[in-house]
Amino acid sequence: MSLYPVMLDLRDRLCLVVGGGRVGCRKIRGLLAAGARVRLVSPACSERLTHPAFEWRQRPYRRGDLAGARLVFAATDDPAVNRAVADEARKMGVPVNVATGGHDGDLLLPAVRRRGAIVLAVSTGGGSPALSAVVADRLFQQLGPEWERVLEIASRLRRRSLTSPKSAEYNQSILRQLLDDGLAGLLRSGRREAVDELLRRHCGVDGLAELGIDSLEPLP
Ligand SMILES: C[C@@]1(CC(=O)O)c2cc3[nH]c(cc4nc(cc5[nH]c(cc(n2)[C@H]1CCC(=O)O)[C@@](C)(CC(=O)O)[C@@H]5CCC(=O)O)C(CC(=O)O)=C4CCC(=O)O)c(CCC(=O)O)c3CC(=O)O
Ligand SMILES: NC(=O)C1=CN([C@@H]2O[C@H](COP(=O)(O)OP(=O)(O)OC[C@H]3O[C@@H](n4cnc5c(N)ncnc54)[C@H](O)[C@@H]3O)[C@@H](O)[C@H]2O)C=CC1
Repeated sequence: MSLYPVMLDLRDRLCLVVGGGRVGCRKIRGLLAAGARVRLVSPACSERLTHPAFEWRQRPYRRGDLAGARLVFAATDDPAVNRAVADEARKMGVPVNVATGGHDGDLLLPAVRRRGAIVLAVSTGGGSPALSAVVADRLFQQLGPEWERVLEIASRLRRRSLTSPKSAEYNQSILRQLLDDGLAGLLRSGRREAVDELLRRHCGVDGLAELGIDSLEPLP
């Protein structure tokens, strides 16, 4: 299956989760981490979730529950209920994820790992969710805490309009040079002077201070 990946901005958007078992609760945690408002409809909830943006209607799903929702998750253990939720979503034109798989839903969730604003998302298109998680864990190991600093430098270089907005490729090639010359490793070991030297060599910037980065705090 060839899926189309996107990154959704769900801040303050109402998302409905039907079914509050292990799977529904995982979906809820992911949604809250993305700043969404979450409504759970479920007789039971297997985690103690307390969050100002979370609300629980403690009862079974009934038609009409989707009113106002921008995104819906059918996560009960009853495929017929999940299908009914998907059915209502389709009629309302709201995208729906169906945890019991099959072709009832519009979207599948990837395995997600976050390093600051860097989001790693891995999907096997429903083939093996467990493999998605394993691949995500392996890739995440390559993405140590120093990559938050790499991103900070990259975004500051970009904001300085080092190159004209049209030369995205030029920006990329500068980043590749910095990384090929070991930027991430130097940041990991806190070697500020060597980083400054790289920035001078590749970017014509007089070090981190010129980018407004005054100190390199020790990494966790
Ligand atoms: C289609 C999809 C629909 C959807 O979006 O929910 C779906 C469906 C199903 N999952 C099942 C089983 C498991 N799912 C997981 C874990 C995850 N499942 C996720 C996504 C997806 N799961 C979508 C496809 C994504 C893809 O293929 O890439 C992850 C990536 C994201 C998330 O859910 O947040 C999350 C990783 C969490 C992480 O990041 O670590 C584990 C492992 C575990 O729980 O530890 C198991 C047990 C092991 C196994 O079966 O592999 C079953 C069988 C149920 C049964 O047999 O009863 C179905 C139903 C079916 O396939 O028919
Ligand atoms: N997509 C995924 O990542 C995974 C999907 N699954 C599938 O997802 C299903 C759910 O898995 P779990 O959360 O582990 O099951 P679970 O049994 O822990 O939770 C099911 C939840 O649905 C609620 N529920 C039942 N009937 C309902 C109704 N009519 N209206 C509203 N809520 C209702 C229950 O109260 C319970 O909270 C499984 O049956 C399995 O097929 C399983 C593992 C991973």
